[in-house]
Amino acid sequence: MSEKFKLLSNGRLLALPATLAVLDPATEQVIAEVPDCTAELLDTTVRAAQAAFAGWSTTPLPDRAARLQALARRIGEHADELAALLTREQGKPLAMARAEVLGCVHWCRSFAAMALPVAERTDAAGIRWVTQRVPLGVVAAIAPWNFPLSLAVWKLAPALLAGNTVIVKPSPFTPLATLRLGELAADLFPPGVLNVLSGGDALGPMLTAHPGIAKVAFTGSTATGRRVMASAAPTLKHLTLELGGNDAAIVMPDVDVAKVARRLFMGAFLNSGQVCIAAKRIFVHDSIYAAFAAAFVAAARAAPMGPGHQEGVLLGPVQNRPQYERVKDLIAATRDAGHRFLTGGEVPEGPGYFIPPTVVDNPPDDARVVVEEPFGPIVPLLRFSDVDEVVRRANDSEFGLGGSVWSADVGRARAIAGRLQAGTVWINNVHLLDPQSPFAGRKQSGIGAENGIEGLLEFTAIQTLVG
Ligand SMILES: NC(=O)c1ccc[n+]([C@@H]2O[C@H](COP(=O)([O-])OP(=O)(O)OC[C@H]3O[C@@H](n4cnc5c(N)ncnc54)[C@H](O)[C@@H]3O)[C@@H](O)[C@H]2O)c1
Ligand SMILES: O=S(=O)(O)c1ccc(CO)cc1
Repeated sequence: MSEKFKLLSNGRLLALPATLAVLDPATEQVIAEVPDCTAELLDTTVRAAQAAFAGWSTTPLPDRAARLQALARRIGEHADELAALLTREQGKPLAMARAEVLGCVHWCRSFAAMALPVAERTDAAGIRWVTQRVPLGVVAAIAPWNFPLSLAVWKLAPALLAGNTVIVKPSPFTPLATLRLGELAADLFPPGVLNVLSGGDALGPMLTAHPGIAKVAFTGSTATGRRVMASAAPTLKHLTLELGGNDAAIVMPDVDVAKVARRLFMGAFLNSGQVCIAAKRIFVHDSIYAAFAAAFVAAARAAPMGPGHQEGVLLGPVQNRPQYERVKDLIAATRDAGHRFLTGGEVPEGPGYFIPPTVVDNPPDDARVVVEEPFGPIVPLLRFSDVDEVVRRANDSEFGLGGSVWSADVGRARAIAGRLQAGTVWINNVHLLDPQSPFAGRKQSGIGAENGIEGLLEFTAIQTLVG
């Protein structure tokens, strides 16, 4: 019998007659049933969150911060349990699931230490002008399946601190750890302040179209982001969109080749490539291309793949069947186009959505594997010979999420980094994110920012008091 989970609505933990099955991507077996939220329950929950807004938005900020600190403690006390759930539903190795959970603790604590700015001045006529930040109302926090818990916490923590009430909607593929978070948080907030609703494909559109929602904080694909924006338009909802990416990594000729190849292997294949800021186009200088490719392929062949709970595993399965089919199709298209695999390219029979790390040897810039965001364990290595050329090619993408530059000459690397059309560019690093610094996509990678004071302010409106 699979385990049954409850959702959190208006302070109550509810099981519903209609449920959705959740699979373990390593086995394709059903591991749990979760409630399939109805339009009626969504409506009831939105109304409860609107009613709770009056009390929560006027609760002093230090008291709201204290509740967030309590949530951080509660998550930390249940870190092992939450990590085990994440591994079962998402597929990622247990150590990485644990890092995700501990990241949630850190994010809650960091937001709890932030304050909302107030600007005050008196003009020549003696009139006082005060500009303050006020909460918006009910926030819909919509998360994807790659980092289900952290990308929910990135939204709920700043939203709650700013005085909003929140409805979290996890992906139907990975609702378990988030529903458990709801259970753990149920007694920490007044009823209606924090709600967690699971449901099928209909729930997201119902939430973004609901007139009672003041803001949508969304992480997911660019295609869905466009639909979310359209659905928010009739009621002019505030919006943050964190969308897809196709990050370039630029490897200059003066690097320690073996070291950078190992780092970029994880940069590309962490979470089996299902990271929006994964290195997805690795540009390597012509003079070191052969040595880099050999070291990169050696790292790929040495990486243990298997179920996330198995000791020593570095690469888990792809998270769900549609994504597995998309990546397999991209591998087939890459082969059919005549591009060469340096390793991988063969997908074993299931059960489980396992795809060995696949490295493509210098395909042309218009190859699908270069242009599209694979969001799976396949990456192209691309030769370059000139800095202006590589900057142009790196920027030749509809996406603008992240990127990285690798060089022994940090000054030169920073100068190249500044020329990349991306929201975050790492120098001799990759994947480093911090709650104190904004994370924002450019071009088709998103609108607005998460994290940092900029991310916090996205959960507020500006109010100027005059006189
Ligand atoms: N920029 C970032 O911060 C970031 C982080 C992680 C993932 N991503 C992107 O997310 C994608 C993979 O995640 P995914 O497949 O879960 O994305 P997705 O867009 O399919 O789904 C994301 C969430 O939106 C919900 N949803 C789906 N259709 C909706 C609609 N019409 N209205 C409202 N909600 C809807 C889903 O149920 C899920 O909860 C990749 O493109 C990846 O790059 C971006
Ligand atoms: O790159 S993302 O997929 O947005 C992402 C989000 C969170 C974390 C940390 O848990 C890592 C990557």
